[in-house]
Amino acid sequence: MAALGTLGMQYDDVPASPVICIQDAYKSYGSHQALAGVNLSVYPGTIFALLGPSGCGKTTLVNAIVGRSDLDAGSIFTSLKDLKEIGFMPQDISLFTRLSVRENMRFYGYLHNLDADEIERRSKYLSDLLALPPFSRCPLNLSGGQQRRVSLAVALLHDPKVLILDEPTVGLDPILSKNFWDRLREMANQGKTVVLTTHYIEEARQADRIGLMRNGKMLTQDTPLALLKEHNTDYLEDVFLALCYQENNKTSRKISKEETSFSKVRTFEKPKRISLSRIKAQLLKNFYVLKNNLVLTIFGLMLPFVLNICAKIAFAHDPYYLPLAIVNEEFPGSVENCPRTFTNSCILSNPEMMASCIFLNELKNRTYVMVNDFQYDLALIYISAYTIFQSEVMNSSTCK
Ligand SMILES: Nc1ncnc2c1ncn2[C@@H]1O[C@H](COP(=O)(O)OP(=O)(O)OP(=O)(O)O)[C@@H](O)[C@H]1O
Repeated sequence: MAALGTLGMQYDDVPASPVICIQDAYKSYGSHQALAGVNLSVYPGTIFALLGPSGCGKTTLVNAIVGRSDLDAGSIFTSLKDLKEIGFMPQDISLFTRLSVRENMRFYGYLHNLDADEIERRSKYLSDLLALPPFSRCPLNLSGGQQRRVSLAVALLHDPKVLILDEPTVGLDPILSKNFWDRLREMANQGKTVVLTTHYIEEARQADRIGLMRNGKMLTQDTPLALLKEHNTDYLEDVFLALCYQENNKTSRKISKEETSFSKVRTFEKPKRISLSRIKAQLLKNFYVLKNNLVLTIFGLMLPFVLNICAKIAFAHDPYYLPLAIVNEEFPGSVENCPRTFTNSCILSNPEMMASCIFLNELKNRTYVMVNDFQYDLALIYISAYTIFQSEVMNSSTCK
C-alpha cells in the first residue's frame, strides 16, 4: 500500500495489508447518488461479499474498482501493480455467444497476452476445475449456469490474484450455486482474493467478510459470525433489517458533488486502449465470427460484385429513340451539309462551324433521333408530339 504513505493525511488509520481499500467513494448519475461515501477493505486470500438490494450501488462500486467507470470522488488503493492482476466477471456475461467456448477462451487468452500453448493448458485446467461444457459448444446453446461457469473460467484464464465477480450466482439453481461457492472457497484457500456482489442474503454467509450496502452507503462490514453475534440472531436477514431501521432513523443529507471533490486517487492506471495483444485478439475474434457465419460471409463478399453487375445492367446506357433538336445559330443549313473531314485551312477560316460540325457528326453516330431543319419553337412542339407518339409505340411493342 505504498500509495497510502504518499497521501498521508486522513488515511493513516487504514489497515496495512488489504489488497483493495476504498475510501470515501462518491458517484452520482445526474441527480441520483449511486455511492455516498463508501469505505471498503478486502484482505488477501478471503472472500468478500458485497450484499444489498437491487440498485444499492454494488455494480457501480465494482466497476470503479476494475476501472470501468471513474468515481466522482474518493480513493481506491490496491497492492496490485497492474489491472491485469484482476480477473473480472461482469453481471452481463461477457461471452461471444456465437463463438465456441474454445474460441472465447482463445480471444480472452490473447487479450491477456497468453500464448496458444498457455491458453490450451489453462483452459484444460479450468475445464476440470469448473466442469465446463464441451469446448466446441457455443454459449448461445448453453444453460445460464453453464454460461456463468464459462464466464468465470474466462475471468480466471490469466490466473489473476484477485477475482471480482458481479452477481455470479444469479439464475443458478441451489446445487450449481453451492458448487460455485465450493470452487471460490478452494481458490481463496489457494491464496486468491475474491470480491463478489450478491443480493441473496443467506448465500453471503459463506463469505469471509460481508459488506452490507443500502442506498449507496456501506451500512457495515464484518465477518458473518461477528454480525450475527452483534445482533444476537441466527439470520443475516435480521441483521440487515436491523441495520436498515437504524439507517432510516438517521437523518441523512444528500452530499453535493462540490463537497466531495476533495480527492480522487487510483493506484493503478487503466490499461492502454490500443495494444498489440488487443489488436491480435480482435483480429482473431473477427476471423472466428466470419468463419462461423459462412453464409453471411459469402453474402458479404459477393454483395459488391452483385451490386456492380446490377448497376452495369441498369445505368449508363445511351438513351434509345430520344428525339433531339439542336438550335445552332453558328451553322446554317442541315447537318448533312457538314463536311466529314476538316483541313487546317477550314479550321482557320471558320472555327465555329467546324466545332458545330464535329458536335453534330458525333451526335449522328449515337442512338438519338435527330430532328433537323425546324424553327426553335416548332422544334419544341415537334419534340413533345414525338415523345407522346414514341411512348405509345414503345408501350405497344418490345423495342430494345
Ligand atoms: N449509467 C447509469 N446511468 C444512470 N443511473 C445509473 C447508471 N448506472 C447505475 N445507475 C443507477 O445507480 C444506482 C446503483 O446502480 P447499480 O447498478 O450500482 O446497483 P446494483 O446494486 O448493482 O443493482 P443490481 O443488483 O440490480 O445490479 C441505481 O439506482 C441505478 O439506477
